[in-house]
Amino acid sequence: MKIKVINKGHHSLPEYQTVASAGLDLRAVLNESIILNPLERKLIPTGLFIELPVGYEAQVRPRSGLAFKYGLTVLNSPGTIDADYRGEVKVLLVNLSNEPFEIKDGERVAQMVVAKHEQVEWEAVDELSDTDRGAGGYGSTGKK
Ligand SMILES: O=c1ccn([C@H]2C[C@H](O)[C@@H](COP(=O)(O)OP(=O)(O)OP(=O)(O)O)O2)c(=O)[nH]1
Repeated sequence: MKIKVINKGHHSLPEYQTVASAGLDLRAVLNESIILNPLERKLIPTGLFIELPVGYEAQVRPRSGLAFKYGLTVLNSPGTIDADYRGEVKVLLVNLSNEPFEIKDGERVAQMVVAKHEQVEWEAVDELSDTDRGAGGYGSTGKK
């Protein structure tokens, strides 16, 4: 599918890394490197402005490598980009490690997955159908 995009940054448009990748890596657009101290959070600009078709959203998700190696993750993961949003796509990064992390211009800080979604209409009822699970959750199906 095609998505309209304005790229106000100085990096090329995000690309899928392999033919079957789900996520488009998002690069930080920065005039100079910034430091993210332990437990600090910052909104990172991407320079991208997109127009999703109604019925689609984009999810801003962490990159597992950054999370594993440096404790860097997306605080509001998955961030939700609504189809009617016309502002800049930003990444809310948080440093969950004990070490400061330097974010450089062009660094791939997160990935964006475009997905279909529904908008529901509520049907208010007094009862829901019976199931084997019922109200069980939070580990109700086993010891672990
Ligand atoms: O990681 C994110 C999450 C959101 N947004 C943008 C796109 C989204 O459409 C808009 C609003 O996001 P959200 O609905 O999560 O924000 P909110 O806290 O509910 O505020 P609002 O009242 O603006 O909806 O902010 C981003 O750029 N990055």
